[in-house]
This record gives sequence, C-alpha cells and structure tokens, in this order.
Amino acid sequence: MPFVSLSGIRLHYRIDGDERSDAPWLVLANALGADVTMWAPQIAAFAARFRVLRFDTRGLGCSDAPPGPYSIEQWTQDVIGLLDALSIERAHFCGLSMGGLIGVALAARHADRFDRFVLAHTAARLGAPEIWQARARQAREQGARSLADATLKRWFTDAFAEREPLLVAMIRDAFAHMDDEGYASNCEAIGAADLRAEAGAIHAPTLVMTGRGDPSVAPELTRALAEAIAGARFVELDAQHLSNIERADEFTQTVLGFLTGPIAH
Ligand SMILES: O=C(O)CC1=CCC(=O)O1
Repeated sequence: MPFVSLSGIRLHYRIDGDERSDAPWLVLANALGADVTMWAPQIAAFAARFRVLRFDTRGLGCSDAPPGPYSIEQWTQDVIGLLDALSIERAHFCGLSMGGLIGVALAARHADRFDRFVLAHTAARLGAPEIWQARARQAREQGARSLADATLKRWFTDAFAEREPLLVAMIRDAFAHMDDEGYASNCEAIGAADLRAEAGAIHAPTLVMTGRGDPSVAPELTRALAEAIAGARFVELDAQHLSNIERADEFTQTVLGFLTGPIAH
C-alpha cells in the first residue's frame, strides 16, 4: 500500500492508469467519512484518459489520523505535498463534498498547480460551525459509527439503497471503521472553513455539480458557489449526496466531458 510522509503524517494514495504515459494527471478527493474506495465506479473510465491519483484525506481511510482539529491549510498542504512527493507539476482536480471544499481552497490559493476543477456536492461554506462542532463531539464521545445510519440516509435515496444493498453496505463498512478522532478533526476543519470571500478569485475552468435532492449540502449552496466562479458550468444530477455512486455513469460522463472537452470563454 503506497504512502507518502508529509510533515509527520503518512498519507495513503493510489495511482491508476499508465504512470509512464504522458496522460494528464487527475487528483480525486473523498468525502468526509469515505475513503479512496468511493471512486471505484469512476476508476476504469478515468484511468483510460488520465493518470489518476486518489488519496485518503488525513484522518480518514488508511491515512494517519493525528489529533486535531485539522485545518483547510493542512488539507491543501497535504495535496500540494503529495503532488511534490510524486513529482507531479500540474493536475486536474475532482473533489466531492469535503473533497470539493478542499478543491475550492486549491483553486483559490494554488491555481498554478492545477488545470481544471470539478467541485461536486460542495459549497464555499458547508454549514454553521456549531453543527460541525456538535458532530465532532458525537464522534469523539460515541464513535463515528454512531453517525453511520443518519449519514447513509443523506447520501443515497431510499430507492437506491433498496436496489443496491451490497454497494451501500460496502460504503457503510468503510464509514464504520473510520478513526473517531480523524473524523471529528475533519468536522472541525469543515466548520472553520469559510471560503465565500475567495470563490470569486477562482479563474480556472470549473464544473460544479450537485444532486437535486442533496440533504447534506443544499443544492442552493452549491449553485451559489457556481455563481461566484466566473464561467463555471453547473450540472444537477438526480441523486442525493454521493451522485458518483448513485448516478455513476452520468457522473463519470459529465466529468469526462468537462475535463476533455473545449472550454467556453
Ligand atoms: O456527512 C454528510 O452528510 C455530508 C458531508 C458533508 C461534508 C462531507 O464531506 O460530507
């Protein structure tokens, strides 16, 4: 299992696609409570066009979970450190939810390292700090797995959960084994992150995506992010929060179309 060591922590990553090719790099960033495996439905199609680098955000999956709270600066330094460690000069970036929030910060603050951004099911501010502090407290006191049922209900429609119980069980399994401190520390980073004043400074070509029924990040907040970014494309899928799983083909084709197609000026 490959890791890079960055300022005292080990970050787990995976690469798909032909590493020796000169295909563009595409970085994938996961949601809170998920890990690199959430991108499984996209990997074959993405790896046919890109060298795909996915990583477990600090505190989640197989990456280290040092005591927090974490911060948006640590998240972005983790991504830049990972690119540096792997000698990747530039990449496209696709992040969902918390991964999308990291993308907003990278697009505003580290534009020189990226070409195009996909910011899915996210916003420049993901709700009031008190909500995230309460969630962090619950994770520390009762364990992150105490949040699993409610979270899964926000992530998928009932119809999808009934149709695909195995898929949902696999996502739940990854969630249930999250490190409690890592989950809580990421909640605190989300609560402290308010990038509304920075979204207007994003000039990279950007696709913003939401789900019509997303109860985790309201579509209006995601739409507001798209409106703040000059020239951003906005797409709504018929899904709740993890549209890359519930509407896997549509998500994949929308992202590929954007990353490989012409950019309207
Ligand atoms: O936990 C949720 O419902 C949704 C969420 C917000 C930020 C994130 O990454 O996931």
